Amino acid sequence: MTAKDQPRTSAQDSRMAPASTLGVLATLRRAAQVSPELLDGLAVTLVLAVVAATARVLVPIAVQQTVDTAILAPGGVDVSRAAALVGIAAVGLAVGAACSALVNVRLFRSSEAGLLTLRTKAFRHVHDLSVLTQSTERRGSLVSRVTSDVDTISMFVQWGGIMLLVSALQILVATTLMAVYSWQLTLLVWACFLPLMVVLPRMQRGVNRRYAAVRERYGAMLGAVSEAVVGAETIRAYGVSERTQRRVDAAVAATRRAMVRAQTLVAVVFSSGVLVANLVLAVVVVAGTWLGVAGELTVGRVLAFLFLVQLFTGPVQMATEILNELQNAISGWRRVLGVLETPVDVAEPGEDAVPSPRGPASLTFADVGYAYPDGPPVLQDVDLHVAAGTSVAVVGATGSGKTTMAKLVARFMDPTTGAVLLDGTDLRRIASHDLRRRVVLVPQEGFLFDGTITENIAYGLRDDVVAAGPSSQVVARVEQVVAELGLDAWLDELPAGMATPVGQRGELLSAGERQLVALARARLADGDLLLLDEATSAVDPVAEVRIARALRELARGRTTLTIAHRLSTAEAADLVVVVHAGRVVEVGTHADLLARGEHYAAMHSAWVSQTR
Ligand SMILES: Nc1ncnc2c1ncn2[C@@H]1O[C@H](COP(=O)(O)OP(=O)(O)OP(=O)(O)O)[C@@H](O)[C@H]1O
Repeated sequence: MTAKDQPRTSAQDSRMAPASTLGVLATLRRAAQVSPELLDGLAVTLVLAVVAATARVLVPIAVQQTVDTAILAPGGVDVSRAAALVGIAAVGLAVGAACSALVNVRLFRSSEAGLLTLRTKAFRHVHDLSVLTQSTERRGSLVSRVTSDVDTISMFVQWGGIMLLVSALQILVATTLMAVYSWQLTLLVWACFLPLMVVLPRMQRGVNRRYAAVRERYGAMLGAVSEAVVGAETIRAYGVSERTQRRVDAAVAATRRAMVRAQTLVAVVFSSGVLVANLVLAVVVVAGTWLGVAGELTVGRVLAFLFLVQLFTGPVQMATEILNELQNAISGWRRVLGVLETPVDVAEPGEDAVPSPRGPASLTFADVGYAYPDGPPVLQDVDLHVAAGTSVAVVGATGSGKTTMAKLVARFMDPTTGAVLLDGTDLRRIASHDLRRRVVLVPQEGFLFDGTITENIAYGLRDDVVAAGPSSQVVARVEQVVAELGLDAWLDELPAGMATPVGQRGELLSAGERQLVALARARLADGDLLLLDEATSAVDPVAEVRIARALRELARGRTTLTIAHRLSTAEAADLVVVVHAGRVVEVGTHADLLARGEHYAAMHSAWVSQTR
């Protein structure tokens, strides 16, 4: 996604208040900006909803008219008038029902379209966030924002939003008609409901707080469960199943507690509504009969009033539920909008972009310093120039900053000070699609997707290349790189060759085989600068030979920066860079550095004494 495509909610627009601080209306307004489809055809839907609500009022009017002017007509029962009135009411109800159905269909369409946009935008944005932001933010929480939070919104937009308006309208129409029939009874109804209307908003705020807690616990639970599933092997290997189970249990129990607290209050609110509604009905029956006997109210009006009370109490009760859903939706929206406005910290260059044509790549670290957010500096004053075509091995103790250097070159994040340059151009000025084409990173454990070996290698091709050609071309290119890296023999040994499924995360393959797939994928990506994080996992000698040959083939003619965990890699490199506590302390050939007798020489002799 380019900077231009960013949703307007991005926090790069500093004039905008963060979503978490927005009021209800402002949140709804911003939500409508992000998913304008929600408003599609809303005017027509509203008109239909008004027609449906008004049609419902026809019933009490018809009842009153039928009883007072047809059944109790002064000259005896007027059957034809009664039939006509019933007919009118029936037509009104049919029209109302048809309008209701249309309202539902229309709302469903527009809300699904709006939610699709919201989900897509949120998902894309999660992808645009730097690797750093993604690991800091709990991944489970990000997942729940794109899934369950959007679901809470859908409950409201598919039904609640319009029902809130229709309910308000129904209360208004019912009150007006009740007042026309009997102002005394109308006052009584309102007198019963007013206390509820005062108390409800307070209870509602309590419900909101409790639901906010539910959402939070739910996100934490997803995080705990997915961590336990992803880390299942480690958990089993270390025999810490019980400890992990306890953590998951605690997260599940916390979610249950929060849910029960929220639902208890909802039940209290709902029951109060039912109680008051029944109370009102009883009061109307008693007072209506009394007024009727006193001759102040006709039988038809008392009956109509009972219907109207139903029309009144229904929406009042429903409004509580809908307000509840509204609050859920608002907190869901705030969280999803919050994702959308998390700034993309590795920004696209936009108009300042400098083209980075393919060709031999040179790499420069110019006075680079880096600190992870809220952390101490992990790289300081790094100056390094790697000429095009050179193979560089970066060595150093664990935690010295080697991987951080590679991440800066892949532009997973930008340096805190100084600049990293590709062919003399600051990476910040190279568009990400250019950079991805030129710089290819092979991590220690490349991520394999659930699919065949061919499919996994084909991830090395850019989307536009895959989309442009037929799949037979993609397969042909995959087969070609496999042959170039000398992997045919390995694939012949596999049960289904290239079509062998790798399983989730590649778990059906051995560690060495996963590396081979990752190398073939990198070869297909065909970058100019290769960043290799050398795998530390031990593999069998045959695989070792295959990997070494594939690596040699892969690196041929390219600039390579290898985070070397084996000093044999450093021996074979053109240039060795020694990193110590975040600083580059030595640069030279293996022979030079050995002769110098300092850091590298010490590491080397320690390594030799251990391995030879
Ligand atoms: N995502 C992160 N957030 C905060 N600190 C980090 C993060 N990644 C690494 N660090 C810290 O930065 C320092 C350098 O880490 P780095 O991964 O670059 O070291 P390394 O030399 O590659 O180590 P190794 O050889 O063990 O892979 C370490 O102190 C590490 O704790």
